[in-house]
Amino acid sequence: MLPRACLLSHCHRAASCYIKPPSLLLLPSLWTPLRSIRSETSTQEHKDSSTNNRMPRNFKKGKGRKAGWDRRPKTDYKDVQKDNDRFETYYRVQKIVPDEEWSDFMTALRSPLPTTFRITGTRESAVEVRRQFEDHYFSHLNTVTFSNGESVEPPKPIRWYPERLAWHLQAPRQFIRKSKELKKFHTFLVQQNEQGNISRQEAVSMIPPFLLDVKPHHKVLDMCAAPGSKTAQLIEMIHAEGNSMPEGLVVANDADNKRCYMLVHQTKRLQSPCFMITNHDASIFPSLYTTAADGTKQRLYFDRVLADVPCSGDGTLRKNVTIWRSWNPMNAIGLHPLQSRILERGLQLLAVDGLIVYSTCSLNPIENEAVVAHMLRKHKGSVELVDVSSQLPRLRRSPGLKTWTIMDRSQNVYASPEDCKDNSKIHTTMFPPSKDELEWMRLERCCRLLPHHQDTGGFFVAVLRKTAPLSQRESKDIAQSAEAASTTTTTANASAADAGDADGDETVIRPSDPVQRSGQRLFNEDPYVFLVDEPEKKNILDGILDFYGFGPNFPKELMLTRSHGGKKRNVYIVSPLIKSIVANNIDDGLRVTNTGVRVFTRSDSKQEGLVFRMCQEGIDVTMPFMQKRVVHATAEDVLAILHEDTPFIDTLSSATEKAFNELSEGACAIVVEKGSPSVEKTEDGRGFRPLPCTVRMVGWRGRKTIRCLVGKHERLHYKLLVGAPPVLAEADGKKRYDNKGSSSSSSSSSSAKRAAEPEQQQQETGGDDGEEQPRKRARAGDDEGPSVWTTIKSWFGF
Ligand SMILES: C[S@@+](CC[C@H](N)C(=O)[O-])C[C@H]1O[C@@H](n2cnc3c(N)ncnc32)[C@H](O)[C@@H]1O
Repeated sequence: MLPRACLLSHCHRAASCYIKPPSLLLLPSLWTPLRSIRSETSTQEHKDSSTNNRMPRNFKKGKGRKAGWDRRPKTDYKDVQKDNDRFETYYRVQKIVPDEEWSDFMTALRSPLPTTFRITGTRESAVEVRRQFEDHYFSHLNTVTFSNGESVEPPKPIRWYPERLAWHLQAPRQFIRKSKELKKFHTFLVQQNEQGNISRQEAVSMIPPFLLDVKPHHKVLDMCAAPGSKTAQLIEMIHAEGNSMPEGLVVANDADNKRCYMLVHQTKRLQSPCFMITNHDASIFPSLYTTAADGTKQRLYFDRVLADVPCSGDGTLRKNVTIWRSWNPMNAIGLHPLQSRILERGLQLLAVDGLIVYSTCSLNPIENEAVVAHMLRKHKGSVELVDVSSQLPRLRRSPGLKTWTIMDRSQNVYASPEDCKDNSKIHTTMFPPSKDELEWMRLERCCRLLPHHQDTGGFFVAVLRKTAPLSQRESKDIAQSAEAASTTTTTANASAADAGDADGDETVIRPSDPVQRSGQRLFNEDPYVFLVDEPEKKNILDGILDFYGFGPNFPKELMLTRSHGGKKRNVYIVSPLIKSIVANNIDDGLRVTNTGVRVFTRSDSKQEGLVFRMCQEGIDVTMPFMQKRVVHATAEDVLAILHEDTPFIDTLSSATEKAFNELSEGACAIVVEKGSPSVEKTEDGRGFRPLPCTVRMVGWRGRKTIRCLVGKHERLHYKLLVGAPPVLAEADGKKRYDNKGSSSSSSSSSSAKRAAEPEQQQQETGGDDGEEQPRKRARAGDDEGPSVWTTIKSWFGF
């Protein structure tokens, strides 16, 4: 061990270590992630039926302000001295930045992080939302100059992100409050976040899903997924081809039960039947089984695995300024063993030829190259680093380090593995590879993202391919080392690891192992019951199948509820693969926090056949199978229904009116097909732009009216898709939009009256107010028409 005197600087300002002792790090229920956004405190839960889940009672849903856009950092930037001599000494020694770039690097770290966001949703819809934003909003924004001469450029697309679907605003949150124009933009961001059109995400955090190269048939595991920004990208990728039930799946896992509910919230708008949230320690994530076509039980291996592991997070210094105070090299040293075990488990769960992305928001080689090198060494011949230099070509990155220096809190240097005996926290696996090893490891294929290169946070990412099964010997080693870890720490971590897999080449960990059950008291989810397995509930199934005309192709065996017996309130649907996982693993203790999309919910109507109504979140899955109760409408009819809430049927276009008149009362699907005219005029003003994607929404046909059964945020989203540009509320709050996205000053009194009626009454009476005269609307551009349409026209400038 070398004394600290050999180093560049020797300031020893006390730094508070914010890593829990290793024994606690291993116990999921006690682990407070270093990179956590916010941990919920209450263990009380209530049911959120729309997401098939229980949510912690104090969980903040939906609101952009609460969901992160407007959350002020707990510590004000001004209060924190952005200096840490240990940090500078350490990273100068590591040479993560060339000397000539050092001052740029430090300047970037000391400046606040810009605002970045991603336009979310499946590709077709995201591209349309982006077009609307660009045409109607971004293009009108100007550079803002403050009184002190500083200026902020309008938002710009992130140059390396495909299809201009991610954006960058130079102004950090504090700046936004300084200008009226920026406040307005902030309001826009909050509103769009609420509507699910955008998601705030650090630019560098968007990289790992891209490098995973996910295809719709892939089985994907996100090992440490909460709060879920990368999970959302992964789900979008398996649905990229527009299929509502692709062959693949995404399993998003997190060890923290409460953070699993963040995942529920984050992925809510995507509503994928191929998605499951689990709650396990990733380093002992259970081996999963499915049923093969021949009926035999088989082990599930994932095609893609994301190991975005817990880390010391010093790449987030620009955002989490308190790290300036607490940073010290032991943070990384404490995390290296857990990170290695998570990566190793990921490799075990990966199919041969599959890819695993290992990423951290730490700059530290002990958490990065050392973990990767450890796995390459241990599984030589089975794992290789992938060259990703041709992917995301406009993304600037630094190659992985080939050597690094191990240092403790007092800046003593550990020069060789023999020095480990001086400090039990330093492991031999942390040391850089030998010359020979460097030849074949190709550590330069790792990527480090430096803050001053693209005005981002710091980040590390490496892509590994499994080229052959991990050998039997190595699997045993894993089990033994996991067992050793469990005995050297107070937790019984991974003691259940069992190297005796039938295949003989992978470690099997069962969800029912005693270790996995240790946190069970925190896990109390409702059961998953498939309707076809409950003969006494056959009437529910038959009623639904008959009312909506589901043909023989409809996969009724995939429908489930969340209770045994009793009155079922909601019916969900999952993909065949998810069903197979539920069926084969739940009884063995797999902790599924959430899965399935709600497709039907119990209606209050007493009328025969109306007991279960369709739900908007499941319409993309159910509608293609429906042979009854589908109405094809025009975009302007759909806009009127979304806006007016319960328009009279006779105010809609003649064809739509006819279609509704042929329908009995009850829930129905209203569809406008891709390619049909939207409500937005073409540039030459002669026609209407074609709809970029099919829009489907759930309505309720009353006696004389149509009621829109779409949530308030989704309404604004669908309005955008049918061609109505985004409407921005005033930042000063004077002009507010009501639940239906309509200006409170302009919503018609009849609609307000109807909206105030209870659903039951509206369903039974159709919500009609007794008007007898036909109320035909004029086509957009015509001068005559009822008041609602006139209002819509004036809003959108037709
Ligand atoms: C860096 S964050 C993940 C961020 C996430 N991938 C995203 O993009 O939103 C690390 C996460 O790992 C979780 N975590 C910590 N220890 C874990 C373990 N042993 N197994 C699984 N998850 C763990 C934390 O709860 C935290 O949510």
